[in-house]
Amino acid sequence: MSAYHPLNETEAIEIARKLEGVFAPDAQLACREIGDGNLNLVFHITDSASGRSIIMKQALPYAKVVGESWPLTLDRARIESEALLLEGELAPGLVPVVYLYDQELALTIMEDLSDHVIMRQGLMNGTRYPLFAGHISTFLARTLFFTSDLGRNQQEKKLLARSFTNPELCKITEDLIFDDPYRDADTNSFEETIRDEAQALWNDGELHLEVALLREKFLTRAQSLLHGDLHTGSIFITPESTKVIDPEFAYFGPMGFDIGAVLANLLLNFAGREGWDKTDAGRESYRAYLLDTVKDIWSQFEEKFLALWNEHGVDRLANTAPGYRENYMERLLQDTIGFAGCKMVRRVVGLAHVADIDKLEDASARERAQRLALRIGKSLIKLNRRAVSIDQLIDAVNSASAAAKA
Ligand SMILES: Nc1ncnc2c1ncn2[C@@H]1O[C@H](COP(=O)(O)OP(=O)(O)O)[C@@H](O)[C@H]1O
Ligand SMILES: CSC[C@H]1O[C@H](OP(=O)(O)O)[C@H](O)[C@@H]1O
Repeated sequence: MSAYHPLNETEAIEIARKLEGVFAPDAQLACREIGDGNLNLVFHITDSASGRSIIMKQALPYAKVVGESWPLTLDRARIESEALLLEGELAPGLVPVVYLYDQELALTIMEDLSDHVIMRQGLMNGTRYPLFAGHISTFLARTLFFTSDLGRNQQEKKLLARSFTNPELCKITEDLIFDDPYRDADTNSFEETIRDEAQALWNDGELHLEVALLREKFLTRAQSLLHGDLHTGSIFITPESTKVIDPEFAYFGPMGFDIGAVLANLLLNFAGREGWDKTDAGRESYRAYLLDTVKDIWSQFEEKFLALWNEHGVDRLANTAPGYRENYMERLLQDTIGFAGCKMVRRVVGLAHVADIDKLEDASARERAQRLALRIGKSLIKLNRRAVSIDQLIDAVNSASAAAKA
C-alpha cells in the first residue's frame, strides 16, 4: 500500500500491524474512525489484550466539513507532524508523541490521548482545570519565544519559516475569520433570529477598520511559529495534564493570534453558560472561574515570556533598548485582545461554529449566547489598540455581559 488514497479501517489496521515494537504480530486489533473535526480522518486503533493503542490521522485532499468542492493540500499533514515535533522539543510533555509520519499517505501516527477529554467538552460539562493556565502559558511562552527573532538565530528562523509556508490553510483563516463575517458571504452560517446582528457586522465601519488592521498583521507579521488554530477543540485535558493537538494551520504569524485563540474559546464558553448551568449561582461561579483563567493565562504568559527573554534573548538591541520590552508586551496584549475578538465573531456568524453555543438545545438560551458572544467579540476588537492591561479585557467582558442582561 503506497499511493495516496483515503484509508479505511481495515487498511489502517494493516499499517498499524507493521509498526515496529507497538503491537504483537498476532494481536487482535480493533479500529474506529473517530474524526469529529472539520478536516481530517482520525483512526483509533486498539489492542485490548495488551491495552496498547495509537492514533492515525490522515489528511483528506479536501475540507471534510464542506466536501470535495473545497480542495485542500495534503501538505498540511507534513506541517502538522513537523509542528508537533518542534512543539514537543520546545514544550516537552504538552503535545502528543509523534511515532511516524508517512508523506505519501499524508498520515501521522501518534500517541493516543483517549484518557484525556477534549477541553471544549470538559468546559461544557462544567469541569475546572486548575493547572490549565500554567500549562498553556508555558506552551505559548516557549513555542512563541523560541521561534521568534527574540529567541532564535534570525537566519535560522527565516529558514524555518520557509518549511512552514502554509498558504492554503492561511487562506481559510484569512477568509473565514478576517473577511467573510464582515460581508454577506456565501460561507457565512447563522440563525435567522440573529440576522440583525450579522447585518450590524456588515455595516460597522469602525469595526471594519480594526479587523482590517488585524488582518494585515495576520497576512504580514512573521513574528513566531504559531499553532494557528489553538481553540479548545485542539486541546486534550485532564485536571492534571494538558496536551495541544492539531497544529495543521501552523505558520509564521503574529503571536497574539495563538494567545487570543485560547482566550476567545474560554469566552465562547462564557457566553454558552447561558444554557449549561442549572442555577444562576452555578453560572456566575463558572463564569468567574473562566475569567480568572483568562487573566491567569495572560499574566503567567507575560511572566514566563519575559523570563525567557531575560535568559535567552538573542537580539542585542531588543535586549537593551530602554522601554522596548514594555512596548513589545503592550503591543502583544493588544494583538491578543483584537484576535480574540475576531475569533469569537467568526464562531457565531461564519463557517464552523462551536459546540459550546450550537449544542444549546433551548433556542432562546442559544440566541442569548450568540448575541453575548458577538457583543464581547466586537467590544474586544474595538478595544484592542487602546488596551494597556488585561483588566480591560475582563472589564469589557463584564460590561458586555451586564449590557446583555439589561
Ligand atoms: N492524539 C489523539 N488521541 C486521541 N484522540 C485524538 C487524537 N488526535 C485526535 N483525536 C480525536 O480526533 C478528533 C479530531 O482530531 P483533530 O486533530 O482535531 O482533527 P481535525 O484536524 O479534523 O480537526 C479529536 O476531537 C479527538 O476526538
Ligand atoms: C473549512 S475549515 C473550518 C475550520 O476548521 C478548522 O478547525 P478544526 O480543524 O480544528 O476542526 C479551523 O478552525 C477552520 O477555521
